[in-house]
Amino acid sequence: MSSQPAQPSAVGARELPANITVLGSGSWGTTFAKVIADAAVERGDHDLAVMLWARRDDVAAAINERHVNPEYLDEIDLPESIRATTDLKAAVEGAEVIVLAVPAQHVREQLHALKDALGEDTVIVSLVKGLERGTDERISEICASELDLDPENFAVVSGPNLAMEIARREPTATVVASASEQTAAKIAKLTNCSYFRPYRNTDVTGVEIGGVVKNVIALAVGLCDGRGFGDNSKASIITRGLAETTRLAAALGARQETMAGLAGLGDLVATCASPLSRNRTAGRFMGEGYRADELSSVMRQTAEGVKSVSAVVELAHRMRVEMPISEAMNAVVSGALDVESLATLLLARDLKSEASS
Ligand SMILES: NC(=O)c1ccc[n+]([C@@H]2O[C@H](COP(=O)([O-])OP(=O)(O)OC[C@H]3O[C@@H](n4cnc5c(N)ncnc54)[C@H](O)[C@@H]3O)[C@@H](O)[C@H]2O)c1
Ligand SMILES: O=P(O)(O)OC[C@H](O)CO
Repeated sequence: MSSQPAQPSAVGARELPANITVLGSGSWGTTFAKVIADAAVERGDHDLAVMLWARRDDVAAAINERHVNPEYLDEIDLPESIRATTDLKAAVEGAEVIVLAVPAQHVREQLHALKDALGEDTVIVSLVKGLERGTDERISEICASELDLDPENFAVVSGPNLAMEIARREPTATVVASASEQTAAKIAKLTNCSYFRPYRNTDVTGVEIGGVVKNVIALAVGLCDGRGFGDNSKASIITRGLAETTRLAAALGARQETMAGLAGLGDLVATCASPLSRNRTAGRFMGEGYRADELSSVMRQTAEGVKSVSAVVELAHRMRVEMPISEAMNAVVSGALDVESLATLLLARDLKSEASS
């Protein structure tokens, strides 16, 4: 037996990364930073630093000075180990893990701005549940095209994860998916704490598609609320919504069982059931008569389904997949269909066997 001390591993003496940056200090970005900070404390890691990039000076100042984010997470005390800055380059300098928590339509410009500061082995983690309009690309595809990122250095975290519930430490599970089992395991360990349980998966496409399309289906469920329809209508939309999500995911090469898991059915149920959901709320406002371009007057936060629905439908056309609920929602969002006509259109197609789709 050798008496030599164990050599540090290739990633250094630490098993897990110590420098994490979260881009976007909205509800989920701030909450996810808190999850990482709480997880570090629970495993006795007191050296881990979490940097939050904020767009606004007042948000960064509130996080640094008062350890709160009153704009997005009122009443929640943040760990003091979370620091914030509005300087993007400084935020990503030396980061081993960069977490994307900005709306999907702004991911590419963010990546473009940080490209030169990125380390060779930096892992990018997406929390984003949207498709880019114009290209119909998922965030993993944008990372590959914009950063030439090795897919093994990409992970997506998605599941029934309403930010406010997690910020209040209410228990939830999620999925961390990466083409690399090792990367998924690393991000799972980094985020695992007493109230947040990540499951690993290698089906990146399935996990991304589940998160994107559930937002569109939640708009439709919200419309039912706005029109005064009850639970039969909503359960029908949720169930048929899962069927069309699964068709699209399968056409893109994802695994069907991913859609039956936390990032598919789990997230769909949470979003469609919760009054906290911005997508369901956006749908309710539209059901009450607001146009999509009027939503910003009644809602401050991102409802990704409104922004992504046209890209979902374009992608479905390209893949020759039938998505009648998404089609109907796209027509409402674009103003081509009024909500009074929607009820019949949402579920109206040629009669067929349930098993055939
Ligand atoms: N809130 C949740 O419960 C939740 C849970 C899981 C996933 N998500 C997903 O996470 C992503 C972020 O959501 P969120 O809830 O944190 O959104 P949010 O609306 O609360 O915050 C968005 C953040 O992005 C920033 N931002 C807005 N426009 C920007 C731009 N042009 N450039 C750069 N930054 C910009 C805002 O300043 C803010 O910090 C979305 O894709 C959402 O679907 C949200
Ligand atoms: O508030 P929503 O509708 O953006 O949904 C938040 C999360 O995605 C739920 O998992």
